[in-house]
Amino acid sequence: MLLLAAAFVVGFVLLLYMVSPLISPKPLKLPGAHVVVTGGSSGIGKCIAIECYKQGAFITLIARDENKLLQTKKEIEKYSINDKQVVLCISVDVSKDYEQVENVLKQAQEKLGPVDLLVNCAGTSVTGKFEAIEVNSFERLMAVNYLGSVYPSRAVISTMKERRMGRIVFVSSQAGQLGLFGYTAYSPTKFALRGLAEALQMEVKPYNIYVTVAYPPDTDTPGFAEESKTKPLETKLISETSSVCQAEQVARVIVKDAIQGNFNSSVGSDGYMLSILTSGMSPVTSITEGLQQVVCMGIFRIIGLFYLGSFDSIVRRCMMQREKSESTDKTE
Ligand SMILES: NC(=O)C1=CN([C@@H]2O[C@H](COP(=O)(O)OP(=O)(O)OC[C@H]3O[C@@H](n4cnc5c(N)ncnc54)[C@H](OP(=O)(O)O)[C@@H]3O)[C@@H](O)[C@H]2O)C=CC1
Ligand SMILES: CCCCCCCCCCCCCCCC(=O)[C@@H](N)CO
Repeated sequence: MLLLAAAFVVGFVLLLYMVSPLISPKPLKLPGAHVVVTGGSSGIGKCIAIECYKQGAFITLIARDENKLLQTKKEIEKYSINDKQVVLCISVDVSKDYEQVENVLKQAQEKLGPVDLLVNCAGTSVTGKFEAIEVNSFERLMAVNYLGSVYPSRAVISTMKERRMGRIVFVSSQAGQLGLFGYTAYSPTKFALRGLAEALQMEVKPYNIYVTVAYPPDTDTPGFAEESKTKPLETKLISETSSVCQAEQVARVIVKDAIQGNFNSSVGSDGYMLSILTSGMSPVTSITEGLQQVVCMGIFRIIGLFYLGSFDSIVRRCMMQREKSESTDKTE
């Protein structure tokens, strides 16, 4: 009887694997492909551009600061694998004016051909207590992190649909999977990308276009160094739960997942747990992934509750410490 049940389970899993090519896309071929990276002049975006260039892609870098763009172009060109490869730089603010973004992408496509892979990596962060964050920071972060990903994607999607191919990556964050102390302005912009990605993926899958959402942990970049200058102690202590990653490592994982057309892209063991735990109604790209979610979700929720308990106690400890030092200040 037991043997029969085991045989049944094994047969079922085998059957699932047989149909799995139906849901797994064909890998994207990077040699000769046109890859556009917004935020490509620094940090994670720069490393993504280098990773794609090393694999033979043509690159368009998008960011505002022209000097930084040119410097990065030179740095990337060191990794060329053939003499046809090109790195194109475009200086534009991805969050200001849709027409402008559409125009520059049209120019890039005239020069390097239709976009095969768009990586939306331009982004920025502001941390602090809710009441201490300037109201216009909430607006600015939503504009850069969210609309700054909508505009380039909206500008390339029609051509991708016509060609019946393409890949779009949204760089969210672990802070786009759970809300944490200090991230009231930042987290919602990263959660928003997930909603956009899910809706868009359902629309464009019949056109053989695949969407990836990446959820990196804290990563050693110029942007991270800037953020750390004003980060509340609570945010620092909570974030230390997971260690700081190198941008090269994060970029390698994102490029691999984009090539494979995986909807979800995470780094490290807590990244893995968070992605399973928050998989909700997001699409799966392989049977294995679906099975892992079904089997692990409950146990990861239990582990997650312990994490949440420790985060709450960090916040309470910091508050008590602050009140104590304020009252000693007064008595002095
Ligand atoms: N580092 C980290 O710990 C993590 C980062 N992330 C996300 O990854 C992405 C990259 O982060 P990171 O590498 O640290 O960032 P950096 O600050 O190092 O680089 C940001 C890049 O985006 C560009 N950029 C910023 N604003 C705009 C804009 N309005 N229009 C066009 N380009 C813009 C910058 O160039 P310029 O200023 O010249 O325009 C630069 O090239 C961000 O979306 C971030 O939220 C997610 C998780 C962790
Ligand atoms: C089973 C559940 C496991 C839970 C583990 C939770 C770990 C939480 C750590 C969160 C770190 C926040 C990263 C934000 C990075 C970011 O986007 C900014 N640095 C951008 O500059």
